[in-house]
Amino acid sequence: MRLPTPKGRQPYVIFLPGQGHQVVLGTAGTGKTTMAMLRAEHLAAPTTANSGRVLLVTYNNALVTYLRYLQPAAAQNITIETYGRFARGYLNSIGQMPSWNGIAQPADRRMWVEQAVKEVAKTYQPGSFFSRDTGFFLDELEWISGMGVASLDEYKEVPRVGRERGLANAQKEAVWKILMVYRRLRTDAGRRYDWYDLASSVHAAFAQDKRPRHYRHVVIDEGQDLSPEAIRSLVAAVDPQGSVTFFGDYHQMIYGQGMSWRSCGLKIQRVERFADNYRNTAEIARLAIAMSRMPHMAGDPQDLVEPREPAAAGTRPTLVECRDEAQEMDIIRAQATDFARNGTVAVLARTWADARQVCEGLRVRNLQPDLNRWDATPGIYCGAYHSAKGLEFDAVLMPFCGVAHMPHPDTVTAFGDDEAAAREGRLLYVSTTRARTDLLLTYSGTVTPLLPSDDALYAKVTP
Ligand SMILES: Nc1ncnc2c1ncn2[C@@H]1O[C@H](COP(=O)(O)OP(=O)(O)OP(=O)(O)O)[C@@H](O)[C@H]1O
Repeated sequence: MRLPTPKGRQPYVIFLPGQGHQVVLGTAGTGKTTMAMLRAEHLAAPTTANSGRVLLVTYNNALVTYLRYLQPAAAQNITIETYGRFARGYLNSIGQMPSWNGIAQPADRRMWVEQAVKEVAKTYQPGSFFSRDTGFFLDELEWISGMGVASLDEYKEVPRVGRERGLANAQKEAVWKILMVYRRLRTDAGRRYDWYDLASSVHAAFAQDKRPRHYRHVVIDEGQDLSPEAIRSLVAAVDPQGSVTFFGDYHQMIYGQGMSWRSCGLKIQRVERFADNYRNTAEIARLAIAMSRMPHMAGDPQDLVEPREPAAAGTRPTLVECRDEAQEMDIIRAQATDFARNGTVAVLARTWADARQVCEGLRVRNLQPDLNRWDATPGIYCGAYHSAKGLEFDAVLMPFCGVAHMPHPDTVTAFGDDEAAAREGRLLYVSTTRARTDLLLTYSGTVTPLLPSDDALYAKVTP
């Protein structure tokens, strides 16, 4: 049995009526993925009232692979896939996806946005706005698409959650022009969509699509990373007599910044909240709780659940101060080899390049999008923080927790100190909470300010 027996209010959520929409918020390790899988199984079971075909959808491929591994053998009528795959498949089924090449890939998108910024800048007096990092413009365009903002007037009106300083109207006008030029460049190159505006097309297409729906129910895991427009499109995708169940944790939002399920117009009866952590030992959870209370992690209290400390005791997270990065890598490699004798261990770094460098010479399973089988036997997984979302391992090893790597300099350049701390703090939170029993962090130089400074949280080691 890969899924535990539900406890407390978990059965209540799993067996909620299969009609109407539900929102379930829970902090890390509270069983959202477990409940999502069991709810999908329940809604698909022929013995359930109003049962029918279920789409269990999430953001990234590695989690899809993990969900498939968790799926009970007897469960039928459940499709598990990423939102991107669902969206592409639907548009293809109605003849609106010319080919895989119809979607602009990130490198092309960046290139066209850079070009668009330059083109629009020429029509203005020289100013610092247009010299902002491309990451800022990419992010703003992603937000516009994710919110389903369809006009400049609407863009000026819609409030933005979480941005420290909003943009002035004149700046929004400039961004809107950049968006228009970007779309023109993209269309000229034969790309009808990018991964962010796919959802609006899906939403619009379903509004016109009068055929019976393929899915009666949708269950969303890691919903905080889906844009409001993606969620709206999923609501439009289900049978009107069916249901959408949204599971999410806004402390773990690492994609689609500044958006909330509340902006997508879901009509729900109540929000269920879960705070009991079943994954981490008390010591790891204590660190996670301290992280969640740091000022840069503050957010809308309506979206956040305060975590509660679990009872299972273990050892404190180890924080190793190293001489240099070479020593960090030596320690991580030795520890990974050691932990992998008896359990699963993940080496997680801020970037893929860092993760690969540290794992050089180790036999690893990469948390890549093409990971097609979940292996729960002892061994080493390797990935970037992002790729570990929703997963769990007996031990997590995190190199490069020094200030030179966290927050990542590119994020600081694109968004400034405060917003970079918020974004990178959530990434660090996602990564640390993947550890069931052992967590080891290394740094050289100065430790990142995104980790709590309370010494009592760590076993500190200087090799
Ligand atoms: N009722 C339960 N009894 C025992 N263990 C449980 C229970 N519910 C969940 N768990 C275990 O807790 C761990 C975390 O569960 P799960 O991955 O579903 O949490 P989550 O809320 O999705 O976490 P995250 O948001 O951090 O990814 C898993 O190992 C799961 O098997």
